[in-house]
Amino acid sequence: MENRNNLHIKKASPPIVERQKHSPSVIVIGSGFAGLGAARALKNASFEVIVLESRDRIGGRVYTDYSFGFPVDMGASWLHGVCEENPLAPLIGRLGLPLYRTSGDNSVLFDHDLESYALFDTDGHQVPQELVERIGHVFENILEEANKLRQETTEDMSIAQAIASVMERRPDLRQEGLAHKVLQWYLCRMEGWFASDADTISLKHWDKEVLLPGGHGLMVRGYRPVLNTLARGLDIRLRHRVTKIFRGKKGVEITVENGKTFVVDAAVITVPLGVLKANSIKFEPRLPEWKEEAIADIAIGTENKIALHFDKVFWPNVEFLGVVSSTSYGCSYFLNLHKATGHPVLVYMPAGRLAHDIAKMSDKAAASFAFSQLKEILPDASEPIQYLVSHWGTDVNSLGSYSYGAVGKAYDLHEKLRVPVDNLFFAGEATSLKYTGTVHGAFSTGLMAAEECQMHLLERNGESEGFHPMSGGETTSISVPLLISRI
Ligand SMILES: Cc1cc2nc3c(=O)[nH]c(=O)nc-3n(C[C@H](O)[C@H](O)[C@H](O)COP(=O)(O)OP(=O)(O)OC[C@H]3O[C@@H](n4cnc5c(N)ncnc54)[C@H](O)[C@@H]3O)c2cc1C
Repeated sequence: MENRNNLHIKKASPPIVERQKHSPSVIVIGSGFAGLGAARALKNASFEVIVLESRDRIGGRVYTDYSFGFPVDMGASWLHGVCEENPLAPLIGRLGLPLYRTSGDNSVLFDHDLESYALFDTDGHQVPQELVERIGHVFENILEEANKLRQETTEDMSIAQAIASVMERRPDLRQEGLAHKVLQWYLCRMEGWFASDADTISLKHWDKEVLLPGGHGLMVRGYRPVLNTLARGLDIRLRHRVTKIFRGKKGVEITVENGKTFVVDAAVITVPLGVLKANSIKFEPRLPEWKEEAIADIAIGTENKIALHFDKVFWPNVEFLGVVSSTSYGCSYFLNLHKATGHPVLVYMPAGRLAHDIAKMSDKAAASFAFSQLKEILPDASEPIQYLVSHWGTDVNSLGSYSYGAVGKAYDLHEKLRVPVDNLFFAGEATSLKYTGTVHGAFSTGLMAAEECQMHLLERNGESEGFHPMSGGETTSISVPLLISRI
């Protein structure tokens, strides 16, 4: 409607549902695994659900690209914890999706088995496998020593500081020459897990994440089929960027970029931590101080992927190719997708400062940089025929890859981020205390938020006897064994 001064007066749209006793209405913001998990569960419980998604696609930090003519995951690609306890296992099993297990070890450090690495010095010489394995064990020893240090001190410190102190105490663990470079490579891999540099990762919290058994498995056909199944039948509005969330007497009023407003009983907010940190969504009234603190104090790191597609395979038949260097910043690694999928693709994965520096480049320059790293170790490498570059750190829809514990900050911040505020429920990887930074973590927080939301609304309407715990709704009701290749 337009008034005489030519001002656009936006009228709130009517409530998305007529308020009936048995059909409370909920908006889920974000269509990543947390959002889809929550929306599915609420729909199964007969709630009226709309998902508002800012991008023109679903999935968030899970994105399977098909432009090479086959699936390549440019966000998450592993299922961490290849086991029945994984909340995604029933769905993946039911869809018959194959998993390629890269490691049977559950540790965060070794999502690939040591024998599946081929590391090279920058002069193109392959590091002897015996040295790779020996230094792998030295690195584990260093972390055990760092653990002792943590038990002795109340003050937190960074992993980098802890390693420096361990080296002071235990000079026998120090390495020289090539061995030192291999050690830096392990540190680089650890930094990749947290998507941040060792001088920012908290010693107190780095291993607080719960690791499900069964090791780490690559989704051979990509994560997309799982997303499609979760999204089936849901009312998902793409290109709906939420800008304002108002809590008032009528319920929750949610405004999107084009000015349209939705009025509902409750909202499940699953936007990434980076988006919350950027204050691009205005909350009225403001979120409580403890919630704002959690948003400010949980850290978010950046990891990107540069996928290089070649016309033929010219690299060794291993799962991981690595470049060792005298600093972890100078090290790098490539995931060999050929081993798992049969397609001639190497995926370069920079994290932390290196990822930030590469993000300043054009896609072409970033792909050339990745290729130059490969050329250092394999001088006869042929030029890629296609490439893909992700931008998780700079994309306004993510502003980071996944969260981690910053030095000196409390670990329960993740829980504080999750705790509801009145009729606002929070989900997403950063709200997961147990499985931070993972797909299954995001998914399970979505289910949890849906359950709490359902309970809250039914209690409010005096119908709580109608509450049935969802425990994953239809997604977890059928158990089919996972299809696992290797190990
Ligand atoms: C490069 C990379 C590799 C990874 N590898 C793995 C892996 O191998 N295994 C693993 O388990 N995990 C991995 N992760 C982490 C995993 O991808 C995430 O933890 C998980 O996907 C997060 O899901 P989510 O639902 O919490 O958030 P998201 O998937 O980010 O979903 C949030 C949604 O909100 C939308 N949104 C943002 N702002 C707004 C707004 N204002 N209005 C409406 N919608 C909005 C976004 O577009 C997005 O769709 C990786 C992540 C990255 C980036």
